[in-house]
Amino acid sequence: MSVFTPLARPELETFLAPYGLGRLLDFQGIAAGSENTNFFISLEQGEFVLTLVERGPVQEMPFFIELLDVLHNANLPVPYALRTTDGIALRELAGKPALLQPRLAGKHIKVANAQHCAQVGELLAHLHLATKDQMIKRKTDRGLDWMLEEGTQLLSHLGDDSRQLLQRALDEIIEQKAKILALPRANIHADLFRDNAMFEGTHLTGLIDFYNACSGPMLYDVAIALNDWCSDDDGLIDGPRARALLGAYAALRPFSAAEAELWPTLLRVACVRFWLSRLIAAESFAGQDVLIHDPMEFEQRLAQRQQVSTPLPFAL
Ligand SMILES: Nc1ncnc2c1ncn2[C@@H]1O[C@H](COP(=O)(O)OP(=O)(O)OP(=O)(O)O)[C@@H](O)[C@H]1O
Ligand SMILES: N[C@@H](CCO)C(=O)O
Repeated sequence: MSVFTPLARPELETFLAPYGLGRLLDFQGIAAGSENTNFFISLEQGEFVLTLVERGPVQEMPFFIELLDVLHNANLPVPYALRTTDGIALRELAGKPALLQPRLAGKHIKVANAQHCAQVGELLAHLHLATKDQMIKRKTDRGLDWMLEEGTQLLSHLGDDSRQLLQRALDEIIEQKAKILALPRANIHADLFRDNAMFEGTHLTGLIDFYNACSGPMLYDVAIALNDWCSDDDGLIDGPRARALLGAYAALRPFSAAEAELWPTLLRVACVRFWLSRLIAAESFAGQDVLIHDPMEFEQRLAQRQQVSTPLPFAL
């Protein structure tokens, strides 16, 4: 399980006291998740999630706190950093940046249908609309330059077919980089997979895990979400689910001509991003009790996205 930093009750009690939310009733490490340490925390005044941030620079934490405040104030269903009675949001526990957030209702779904996908498209559009005119700048640490650098290093670890597939994708990134960076931008979640959304029945109750959020092309966020929510077991795009997600998104934020043109490229770039991060995680956590997602899943999706038959809905 992915509790990188175990905690004992006394240190938790000391940490939680300044929030003024009552006594600690119970706490439990969360096995799901592959990047940060999370605990469910029961206090007298409610249910919370404590996150110890294990990855990325500490100086980036104010960005996440500010972004979640903006989204929460725009009435979007997201967690946000609770303040201590002295007004402090970002704290430290066991040497790691630590945040206490409300626990959102709902569960992750494993099998998505068109109704789920439409709600994801709608919420993603709301997230972009809430930030595009007042974007908070943050350069992702897993952007195009990262893909080119890490991808080039990993080429020699791959078999012939995989290496050719990756090389072709890296060449495309070099060719299209300027155009991709010129696409319309906002704050993007950048990791909107099924395990970062909560549902009660078919109702979307929240988005979590904004630790990959950044400023970037909105279309890239759509491509990341679609690759997870709308892929079948063979990695092919499922037409009805994809049209539901894209249609609901475009009803709120219509796509531009430049976005329609770059859509197949962005779907491939979004595959490269997660193929590489999963390959790196599989190598660095091999043999450890850490959740590792299968890199092959994104290699297969990248192979399937060489031809894209689900165009972006775009009215001339
Ligand atoms: N605010 C919240 N409300 C309810 N559950 C939460 C909340 N935050 C986290 N969780 C639970 O903790 C799990 C792990 O959280 P999260 O996805 O943030 O971890 P992570 O290590 O960053 O994961 P990932 O592998 O997606 O990067 C989630 O799948 C969810 O079940
Ligand atoms: N959602 C990512 C893990 C966290 O970034 C993946 O499935 O590889």
